[in-house]
Amino acid sequence: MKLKEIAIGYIEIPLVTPFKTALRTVNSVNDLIVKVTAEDGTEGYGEAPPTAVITGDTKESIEAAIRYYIAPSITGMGLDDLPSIMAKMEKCLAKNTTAKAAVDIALYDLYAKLQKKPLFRLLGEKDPSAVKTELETDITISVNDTDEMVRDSVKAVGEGFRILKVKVGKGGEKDVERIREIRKAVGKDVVIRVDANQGWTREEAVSTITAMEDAGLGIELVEQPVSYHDFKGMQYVTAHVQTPILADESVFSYEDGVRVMEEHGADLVNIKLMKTGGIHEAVKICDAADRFGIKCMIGCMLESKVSVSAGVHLAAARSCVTMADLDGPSLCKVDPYEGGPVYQGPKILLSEDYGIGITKVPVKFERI
Ligand SMILES: C[C@H](N)C(=O)N[C@H](CCC(=O)O)C(=O)O
Ligand SMILES: [Mg+2]
Repeated sequence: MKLKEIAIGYIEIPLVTPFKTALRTVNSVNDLIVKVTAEDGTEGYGEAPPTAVITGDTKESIEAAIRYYIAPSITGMGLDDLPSIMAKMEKCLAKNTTAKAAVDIALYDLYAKLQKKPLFRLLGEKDPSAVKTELETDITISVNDTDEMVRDSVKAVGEGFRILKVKVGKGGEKDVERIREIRKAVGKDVVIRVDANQGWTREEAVSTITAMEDAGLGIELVEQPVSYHDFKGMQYVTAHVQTPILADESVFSYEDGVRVMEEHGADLVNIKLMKTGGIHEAVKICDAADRFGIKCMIGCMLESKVSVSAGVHLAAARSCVTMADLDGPSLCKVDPYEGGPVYQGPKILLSEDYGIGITKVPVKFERI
């Protein structure tokens, strides 16, 4: 069975509240959607969020990468040999991980549908006993004034969330105050993970995290304390604090992941499909994590349910994935799609529907 055609379209979904990190503020999801179609008419879907400040990928660059490089390279290839398609896509242009991820996800969705299997069963075939059918996601608390962050945290806990991913990286001392007040308001049983999105220097990171430790704030982990290219800084922070450090922006590829694991650039790794260029490379990082005995998070950018569903399937399939930051759909005001994993507050329930499970995507597609 051959890949007959690739089509693209756009979706815009407003957010419940503005999403604010040390790197950016966004009010809506504005993503490109990819549809791939097999010769027999079976379709697969993928999604590409333009997260220029992290991946370097813009709406324009994603569309150009798919239209002028990826689609002409892979259309017409045999769908029974996914690794060959992925190798061709990898070779047709460097970087552009978001465009590659959207096409990779759509192809895995299509492939699993043709195999008549849910994607998580397919990805979990090496160790079916480790496969999960339910996950728990955290929810992001945007970085704002302390009072607003406390209100957002209390609201999230009231909605049933038990794990908060609190955005910081906007002034070390202020960040300690933010976490202190949130901890006071939500009590000791709520898990608090902190994401600095590269907002600290290495010295600031160590003094800020140490102050949180000394104040007994019970932080589960700190994500990406320093700049993505400051590998020595990541090693320094990891070596000088007790709290586990999670590498996010420092790990895009398999090679990045192995370097962090081998050279102790962090204790944990956040795998995101938009950084790896899709599932095929993410699986390799999971294999490395199994070898090194490192635990991973599957995270997402600010994305909606198409691509986040692919992250859910991967998280469900692999035992090294013990943490899910897959809250994109929870941050959106509406769910415009039909099908896919079911979100019930923090719970994500997988079904036996084929592929990633998305059945309806309300987008006007243009065949390219
Ligand atoms: C949405 C998710 N919870 C998240 O916080 N992801 C960010 C990057 C998101 C973005 O800027 O689109 C992260 O983990 O750094
Ligand atoms: Mg992060």
